[in-house]
Amino acid sequence: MGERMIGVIGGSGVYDIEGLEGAEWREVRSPFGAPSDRILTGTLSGMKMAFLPRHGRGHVHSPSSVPYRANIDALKRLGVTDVVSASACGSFREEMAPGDFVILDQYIDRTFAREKSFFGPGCVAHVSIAHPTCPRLSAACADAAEATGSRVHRGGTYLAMEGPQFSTLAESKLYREHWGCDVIGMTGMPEAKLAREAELCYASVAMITDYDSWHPDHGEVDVTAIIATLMGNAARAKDMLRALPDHLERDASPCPHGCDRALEYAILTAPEARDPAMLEKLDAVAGRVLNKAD
Ligand SMILES: CSC[C@H]1O[C@H](OP(=O)(O)O)[C@H](O)[C@@H]1O
Ligand SMILES: Nc1ncnc2[nH]cnc12
Repeated sequence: MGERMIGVIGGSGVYDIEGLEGAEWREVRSPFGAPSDRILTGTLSGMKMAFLPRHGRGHVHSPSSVPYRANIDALKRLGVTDVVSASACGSFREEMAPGDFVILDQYIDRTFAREKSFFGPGCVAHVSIAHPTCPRLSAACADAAEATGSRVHRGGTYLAMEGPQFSTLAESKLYREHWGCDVIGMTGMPEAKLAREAELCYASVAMITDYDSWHPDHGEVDVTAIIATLMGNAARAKDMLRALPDHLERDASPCPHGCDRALEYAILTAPEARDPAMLEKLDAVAGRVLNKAD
């Protein structure tokens, strides 16, 4: 059994984590392109961590230009077993207020201008994402966030929009009243899909900054107000990360939900029909299954 290593993808407002022992910003190369930034590795509260700011330090990537595949591939290459994603989001529910954390368990993916799979011509695979997040890792995040003073909602549906503009009022009402969504953001997909393809446990901590545009008492989404809330959320996200190792086993035992075996029966392309160049790119993401004797 290997050692657990937590990969943290920090969203808007979360560009580093303090207190890592042996901290080092490392350049990790990926066949899927350059990741958003270097990756900060070290040990936090006794557990190995690898932190990657999703938009890069200085916030250089828009939600559409984030290199989602390179980011997940690079974390996998470093030996990450579990990915915790932190994201700012708007709320569709009165009771899910700015400052609250929602531990997501469902998504509706409305993004359209992003690469969504590691697989394709020459190596076709279909993984299940009926349950896109890992219940074990999600529960640990919820417990750690509560233990460090955040108000937590366990479960919620995230509408992933392309952005970068916020929603129209009609869209906001559609997602809230008819599609049953709880929160909205611009980066949760395809990140969650790619983590599943890479056989990584994935949990998403959606940190509410605003009520999107549906709320009659709050009006339009205002980025200045968002940033003010974001700062407090980011500080509590870092508190949660410091507490997280207390809620997880050090050893990376097999995931009871099968996240670490998602590719077991997913690859459809016959071994003799697989494209060698494609297989080379998939060495980290799918090496476990591709290197098995057939
Ligand atoms: C700062 S408001 C819009 C921006 O914030 C969120 O980013 P992230 O999910 O990386 O925290 C949202 O998805 C938008 O990209
Ligand atoms: N209302 C909102 N819509 C989309 N992304 C967001 N990120 C933070 N607030 C958001």
